[in-house]
Amino acid sequence: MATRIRPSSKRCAVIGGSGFLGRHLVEKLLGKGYTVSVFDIRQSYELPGVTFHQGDLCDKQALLTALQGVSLVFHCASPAPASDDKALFQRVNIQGTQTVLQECHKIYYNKDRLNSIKEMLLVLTSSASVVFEGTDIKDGREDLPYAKKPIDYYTETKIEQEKLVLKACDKENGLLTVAIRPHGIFGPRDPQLVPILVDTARRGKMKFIIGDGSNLVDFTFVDNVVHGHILAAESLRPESPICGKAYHITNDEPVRFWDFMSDILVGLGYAAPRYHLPYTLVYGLSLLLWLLSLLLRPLVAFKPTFTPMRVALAGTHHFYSCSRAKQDMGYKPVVGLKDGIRRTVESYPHLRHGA
Ligand SMILES: NC(=O)c1ccc[n+]([C@@H]2O[C@H](COP(=O)([O-])OP(=O)(O)OC[C@H]3O[C@@H](n4cnc5c(N)ncnc54)[C@H](O)[C@@H]3O)[C@@H](O)[C@H]2O)c1
Ligand SMILES: CC(C)CCC[C@@H](C)[C@H]1CC[C@H]2C3=C(CC[C@]12C)[C@@]1(C)CC[C@H](O)[C@@](C)(C(=O)O)[C@@H]1CC3
Repeated sequence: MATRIRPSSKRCAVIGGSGFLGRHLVEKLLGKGYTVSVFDIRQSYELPGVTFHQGDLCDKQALLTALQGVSLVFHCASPAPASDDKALFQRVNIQGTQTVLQECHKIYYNKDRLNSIKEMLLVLTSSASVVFEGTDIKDGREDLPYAKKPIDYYTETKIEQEKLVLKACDKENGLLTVAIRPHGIFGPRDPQLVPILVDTARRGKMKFIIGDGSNLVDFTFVDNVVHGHILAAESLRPESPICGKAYHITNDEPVRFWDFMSDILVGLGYAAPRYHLPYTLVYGLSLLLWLLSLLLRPLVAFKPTFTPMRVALAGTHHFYSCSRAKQDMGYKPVVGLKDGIRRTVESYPHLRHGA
């Protein structure tokens, strides 16, 4: 049987702590004097002050062991959005999140209440994409309705996940929850945005701008997302207005999608895209390719670069207001966009042109 550990307000768990955001969060928490229990299906690093628990979110016993002695849980595990595996998204994002909620309750209601926990706090990493349907969003607030036609399985299950977590917030029964909705996270060690962009450029496919290039988008430096999560955790009290609510966390500096891409590409020594293609044409083609990849899946496996989701993200406005986070938890970005881009570019010497 697992040994019981007395809870401390400076002890917390990060589910998905081996990932891009998770690891940045863990490092910041350590710097703030927390000890951290990481729960993840893989272990990607070692750090003093961190205990690793390798396991699947849906494994109740493994999760319960990792959460022992903890009264603050960050849940930022998810399959990669690029995977098109509906069953995997449902299992991890929905079933896995139900397991997290059940285990949080279990710890709170521990029979002998040895833990004497006042409240269990759960901070979920959701996504601003829960309201995105592929059409323009300008200065979107948290009261926008969830997407009725989510653009992919990732978004569909992130919506269900967020609903589950916010609904579970129950002050009487000691479970306090909040959801952070970041958008377009970038920074050192990001496995998606910069690597996919560079790969596309190396294959000669980053010559074109989809649409007229004027669409404004939020890209959020990872330190700001971490800051938003920690502020939320430290503001989460029964009397706080943030209980059971969702919060956009962005850089608060919407930028032209294609200017941001060009800054990263040029910073790494690649040419910026120059030629324009009509948005509807590229979106239509991406839909056709996606359908084709589904039909041919039993025979050949191919993954189109320009998926309908990526094309929609590249050709529409999608930026969000974070005034609710400013008002309720005093949020303010800690790293500006220009500085974030510079730090990101410097962190990828191996992806430079010619490297
Ligand atoms: N990257 C972005 O731009 C972005 C934007 C908005 C929201 N988010 C959200 O932020 C969170 C973190 O994303 P990230 O970019 O760091 O992704 P990531 O892939 O780097 O990290 C996710 C982690 O979850 C772990 N994981 C996956 N399935 C698991 C399972 N069954 N059990 C235990 N662990 C599991 C993975 O091993 C990985 O370490 C996710 O919830 C994602 O939806 C990301
Ligand atoms: C057209 C080109 C091939 C574009 C290449 C860059 C592309 C890989 C990124 C640009 C916007 C990024 C993004 C996500 C993944 C990587 C991009 C498509 C995102 C889908 C990852 C999951 C998040 O939750 C997200 C939906 C969000 O809300 O932040 C991301 C949106 C932006």
